[in-house]
Amino acid sequence: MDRIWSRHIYNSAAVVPYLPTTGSVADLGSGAGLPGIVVAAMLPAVEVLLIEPMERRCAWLSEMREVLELSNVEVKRGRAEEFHGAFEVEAVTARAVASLDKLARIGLPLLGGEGELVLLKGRNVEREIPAARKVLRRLGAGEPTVLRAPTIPVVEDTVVVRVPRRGSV
Ligand SMILES: C[S@@+](CC[C@H](N)C(=O)[O-])C[C@H]1O[C@@H](n2cnc3c(N)ncnc32)[C@H](O)[C@@H]1O
Repeated sequence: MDRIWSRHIYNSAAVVPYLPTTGSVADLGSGAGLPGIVVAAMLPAVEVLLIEPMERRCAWLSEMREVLELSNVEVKRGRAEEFHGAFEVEAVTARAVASLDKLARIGLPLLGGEGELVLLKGRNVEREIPAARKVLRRLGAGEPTVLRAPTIPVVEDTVVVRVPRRGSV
């Protein structure tokens, strides 16, 4: 149980300070609900769209929505790219889903103009930046910022990468 809290739940909570407190957020590849369910519980005024292609995982996410009484959660079954053009959100989160260049390709088109990707990544994310930069330039996005994000004092920091939808001209 301790590891579930420190490795997964507190780790997921590290994105919350970088998210809007109203509007909507899409969590790509939510899986068991990380970080999406944690975000929804911590930001009750934000509509959280959990995007997940696998049926069994979507059933779990819908069950968690009911059990935890998270009326601000909507489960969307499908791959992120299937929702391009269907809606726009203020921020996109993802954890353990894909490399930075792929996350940029599938996540940026879901953002409105001032939105940003707020990604939980591993310590080696700097290595993914050169490949991602080409995609970011092509899509008109801004420079990625890599942050060491604290969670709570006894739990190790984690890495959050922020990418603004629009680059400066
Ligand atoms: C390794 S799991 C991580 C789950 C969760 N985010 C976590 O941190 O525990 C990756 C998830 O991404 C989903 N996935 C893979 N490609 C995707 C895509 N193109 N769009 C949305 N979800 C995707 C998979 O179905 C899987 O549930």
